[in-house]
Amino acid sequence: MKKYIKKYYKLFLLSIFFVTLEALIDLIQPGITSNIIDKGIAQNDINYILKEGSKMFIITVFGAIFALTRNIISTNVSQRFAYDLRNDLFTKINTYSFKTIEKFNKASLITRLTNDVTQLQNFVHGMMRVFIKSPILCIGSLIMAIRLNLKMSIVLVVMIIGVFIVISTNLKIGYPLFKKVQKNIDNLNSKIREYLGAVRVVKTFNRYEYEVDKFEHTNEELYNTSTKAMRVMSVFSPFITFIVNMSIVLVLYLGNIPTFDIKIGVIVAYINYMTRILTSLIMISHIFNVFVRAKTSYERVNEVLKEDGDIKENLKNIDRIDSIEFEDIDFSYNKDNENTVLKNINLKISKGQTIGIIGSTGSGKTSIINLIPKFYKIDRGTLKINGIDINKISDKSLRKSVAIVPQKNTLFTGSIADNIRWGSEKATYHEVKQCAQIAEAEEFINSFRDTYSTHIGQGGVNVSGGQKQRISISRALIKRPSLLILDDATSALDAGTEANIKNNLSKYIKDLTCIIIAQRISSVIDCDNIYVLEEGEIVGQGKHDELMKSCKEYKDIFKSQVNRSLGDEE
Ligand SMILES: Nc1ncnc2c1ncn2[C@@H]1O[C@H](COP(=O)(O)OP(=O)(O)OP(=O)(O)O)[C@@H](O)[C@H]1O
Repeated sequence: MKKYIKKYYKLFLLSIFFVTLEALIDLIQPGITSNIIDKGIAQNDINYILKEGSKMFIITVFGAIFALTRNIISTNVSQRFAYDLRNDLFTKINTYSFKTIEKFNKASLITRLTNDVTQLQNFVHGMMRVFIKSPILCIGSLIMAIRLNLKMSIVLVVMIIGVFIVISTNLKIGYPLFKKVQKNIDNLNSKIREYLGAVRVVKTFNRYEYEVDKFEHTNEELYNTSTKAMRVMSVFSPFITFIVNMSIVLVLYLGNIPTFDIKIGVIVAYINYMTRILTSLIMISHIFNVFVRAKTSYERVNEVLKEDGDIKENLKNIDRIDSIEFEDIDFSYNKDNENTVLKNINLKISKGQTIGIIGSTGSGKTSIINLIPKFYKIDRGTLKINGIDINKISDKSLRKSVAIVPQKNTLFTGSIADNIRWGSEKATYHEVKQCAQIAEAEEFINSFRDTYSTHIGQGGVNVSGGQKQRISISRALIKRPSLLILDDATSALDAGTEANIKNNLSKYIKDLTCIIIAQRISSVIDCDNIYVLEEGEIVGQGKHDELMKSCKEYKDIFKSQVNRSLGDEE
């Protein structure tokens, strides 16, 4: 936050300067009223009334000018502050590892970037308006009232103590409640995100009502906590009004007692000051409400800003990935969790090789390849790229050299050409076409009326699973990576198309190293080396023929797939 203070403190102070002038003008007015009553009206001095009246008018005009100037500055500063903060948070989130994003939860990050920033923006705006004006007005009115009549000040002291107790209780009760409200907003966002992401599944399973119920439940929780918080907070304002009104009654009563010797104009001014104290105290209690929310938001935003990013300085850049070496690697997603996903992994891949990784579902295949672009940190062991410890290589250069076609591929809204070019903005139309040819995508793209300009709906809704996979492969190829990772990326393709793609690949990129993760043995059968994974451990490695002799698990997978295909034929 220091950064923003440094950037905006001059404008902030200027706004405070104008708001102080505004408050001073408010403070002068009851004094003038008192003089008009006691000196002008009481003595029937019309000149005095006109003179003081004009003074009051000029002061009011100046007050309006100060208020307008302050308003322009405060709106400008708070908007710019929120703009900067949102940008900084987004940039920071971009540096996060997957693990950190998972730790925060995506929905919570969205709430922090939107709702929490708005709370802080409201607070900053308020600071430059009422937050400073109210205390000045409150203390100033107090001083002016004491100056008018010292004896009656005892009423003010009692009033201030009472109000202070109410405000501090308000703060104590409100803070945990607003924290809960923010958490419930996170949950609601999370539910919406999940629903929208799985809308097809929900509709296929006819689980619409179940999802609506789930949403209603979360929505109700938010409703309940917000209402409770608002209700609790709203109890305090009438209390403050009550205390101040009782004090005004007391002033009127004391004004009637001869020993206090108070003129009517002074009583009017005194009550005027007390009303100002009342308004400013109500504003102060409102400030505390905003402060309580802003404090929660500040902590949540700060957590995001303080979290260590992934990008480290002074790391080595590499031009390409030639060799990969896993040495005794252990890995788990959650450090507190005993569940080690990868155990003692030793694996070696040389330049230009095609490596297969096969194993049952959940055996850790994706987890292995997630370590290569440094998506997650390794718990134990060393991962070397070109003989250099991966921790000493810059993320950017590493990720530039590798292209991954993930199991769950994502297409963006836009044309097919845009989607392929997403892998390399500067790619020419010819390159886009060439990559589509290699990925065996050109035929189906040409069958569309608009060919490469065909519009893809959000998430690739209007293309089939196999077409989506081939567009994703084209997108990866256009990067011209030195390492290509296909994570179950051809599962929706027939064996012939898959074989053609593999043939085309080696012609397109010289010395391309390729890792193929697959469930089907036919996808990895020709690989230079195949690793067999079982419950996070490598239980066999070698070429297909070697594994058929040496690895029971591989043989079992082979047999089950052969039996299945024979069964299919029958
Ligand atoms: N982001 C994550 N957070 C926590 N655990 C995870 C995460 N991703 C995977 N896991 C766990 O790690 C283990 C290995 O998962 P992984 O995705 O690597 O398996 P896989 O062999 O690729 O499976 P599949 O063939 O089904 O894709 C599983 O037990 C899974 O539950």
